Amino acid sequence: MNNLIDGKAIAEQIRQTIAADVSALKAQGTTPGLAVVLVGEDPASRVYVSMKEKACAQAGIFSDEHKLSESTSEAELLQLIDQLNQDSRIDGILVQLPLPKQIDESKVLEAISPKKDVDGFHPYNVGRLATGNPLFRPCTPYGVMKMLEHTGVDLKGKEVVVVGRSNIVGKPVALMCLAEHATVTICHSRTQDLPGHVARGDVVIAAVGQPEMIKGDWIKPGAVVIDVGVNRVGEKKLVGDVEFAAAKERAGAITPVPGGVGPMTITMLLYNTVESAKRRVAGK
Ligand SMILES: Nc1nc2c(c(=O)[nH]1)N[C@@H](CN(C=O)c1ccc(C(=O)N[C@@H](CCC(=O)O)C(=O)O)cc1)CN2
Repeated sequence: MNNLIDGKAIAEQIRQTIAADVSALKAQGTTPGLAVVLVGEDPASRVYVSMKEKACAQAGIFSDEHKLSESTSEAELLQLIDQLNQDSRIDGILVQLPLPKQIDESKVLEAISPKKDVDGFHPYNVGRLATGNPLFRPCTPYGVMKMLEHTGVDLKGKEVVVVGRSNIVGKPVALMCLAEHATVTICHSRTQDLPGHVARGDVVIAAVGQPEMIKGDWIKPGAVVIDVGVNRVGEKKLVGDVEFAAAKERAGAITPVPGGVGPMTITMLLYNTVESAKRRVAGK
């Protein structure tokens, strides 16, 4: 049964539109610019940042890379952000998370101009999303919504069960599903009867960061399963938060890991950067 949702293919389709938008902006004399800031040596973060740089190059977006040492102080990072906020070549600023422990993440995210906050993590953008008037939507949840749209899933009146309540994925994806008129349940580590909640989901969105924690036999037959987890098991293997092989037998449609939500995250970052550049051109 081919019930796989191919994130790579959907991402590629959207990236072609983005590249066309970039060409049109360049023809008007504007090159979209993204500043990518990495602090420290976290191996996964280094991989994600180099993927972002490569994706920018392929789309024709100017990427301004800042790789800072593990011992960078909060004041130094805030000073760089201030400089990037004022740099007219830069439409988007991305600070790769997590940050080293001497740096207060909230202070850093709040220092980014909301107009350049292509990650959508600034409280201003969180508030705009919560009040139904988004400026920038966080990339992973936005990617999840685009995948559902491309798969033809209409969320109106559906039971959506989100497992995970992070600021990066769980909470924003729940708000986005609510905006599409779904009935949304957010589950977390203290939820009682998690299997019972998951079993009610017409759509299950897993974002807990625990390898294969959501068992295949919890899934309602025919449900759509979106697995946001990217968990490294052993040296090379990547698995999601859902027990994939068993869940695939019951799901109507399911995302793989890798090749599911992951490629959409970077695609939506490019998308947000280009939207920001369009606003710059329009003087907004
Ligand atoms: N400032 C941010 N930091 C982090 C974010 C974010 O959106 N903004 N999200 C994650 C990591 N992340 C992007 O930064 C990210 C995670 C996964 C992928 C991806 O394409 N995964 C592939 C597998 C890649 C691999 O081999 O490791 C897949 O799932 O197919 C892209 C981006 C935390 N930090």
